[in-house]
Amino acid sequence: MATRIIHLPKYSRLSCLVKPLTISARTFATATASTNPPQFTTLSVDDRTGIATLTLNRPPANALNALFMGEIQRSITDLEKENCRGLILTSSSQRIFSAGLDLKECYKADVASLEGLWCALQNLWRTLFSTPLITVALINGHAIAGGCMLAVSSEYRIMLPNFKIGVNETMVGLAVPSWLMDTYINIMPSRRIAEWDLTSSRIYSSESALKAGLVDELASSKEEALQKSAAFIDSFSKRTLMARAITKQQFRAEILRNFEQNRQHDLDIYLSTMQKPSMQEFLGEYLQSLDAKK
Ligand SMILES: CC/C=C\C/C=C\CCCC/C=C/C(=O)SCCNC(=O)CCNC(=O)[C@H](O)C(C)(C)COP(=O)(O)OP(=O)(O)OC[C@H]1O[C@@H](n2cnc3c(N)ncnc32)[C@H](O)[C@@H]1OP(=O)(O)O
Repeated sequence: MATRIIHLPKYSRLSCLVKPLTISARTFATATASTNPPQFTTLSVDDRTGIATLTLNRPPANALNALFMGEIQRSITDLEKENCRGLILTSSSQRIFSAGLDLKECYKADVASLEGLWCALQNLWRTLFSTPLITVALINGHAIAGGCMLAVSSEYRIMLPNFKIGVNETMVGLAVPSWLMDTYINIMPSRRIAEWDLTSSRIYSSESALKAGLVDELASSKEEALQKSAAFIDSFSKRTLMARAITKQQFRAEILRNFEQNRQHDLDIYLSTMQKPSMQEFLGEYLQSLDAKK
């Protein structure tokens, strides 16, 4: 798929003006550092409004592998440099926004591949969570685990009806990483409900997610959701963009600092968990259960 970036001289470059957060000295490995053209995403920018739409397109489930996550991350950093104002993240599928990490790539994988996958997930989360762009997740399908992570890292969530959303890690005997926990708490109206959800692997329907405050609005069609997404981005005037971006950054700075301090530990936990024979056995059974639905 071709990427189309249109230059938007009307808007000031937020990335130049917002002071970058300190990044730890160590460069974390990623298998995604590539200049290849995008394979799994399409990016369009409306030069009239300054709004970009990044569409996830890795059938069948938009499962997140290292290459795909690298593409999403690079698109966001490119948009920051291209004088863009807001970003809508959505899916080309009519059923699945994202099913989270590509579990097929976690199964019987070597350590280097597991490390590449996890570092790509960390890098993508960090970029999306900290971007000065105004971010909206247009959730037009199921958003599970890493898929929900993309939604809660954005600033605003608009969901279509009759889908599922949530973080299901503890169900499979895994702890939710602290950065994902903090991101979830950051958007939920109550810390108590957030704790309850994440400890019990609660998966919401679109309708119950709206009631709980996990999503902000429902829309009956993708077209309506696009209109609502643009309205959210437009609700911030051009004049206030810089102050807005700095305020957003201040709100998120502590979570980002904690992440940087724990980044290696977080990776170590993932690697040791995924290499346990019991975890691999479970993953094999879990993947079979997905196939058995057919
Ligand atoms: C198990 C957890 C392992 C490690 C986590 C480690 C640490 C926690 C850190 C937290 C960070 C994030 C972690 C993750 O994201 S783990 C991923 C967890 N995701 C899931 O459990 C979702 C599983 N999928 C589903 O529940 C359903 O597929 C879904 C999304 C509700 C859609 O349902 P449906 O419309 O009926 O579609 P199918 O189930 O038929 O799926 C279509 C197609 O997609 C394949 N698929 C689905 N999910 C994944 C996946 N996560 N990875 C790879 N492939 C996936 C499925 O097998 C089908 O493929 P096919 O070729 O058979 O068509």
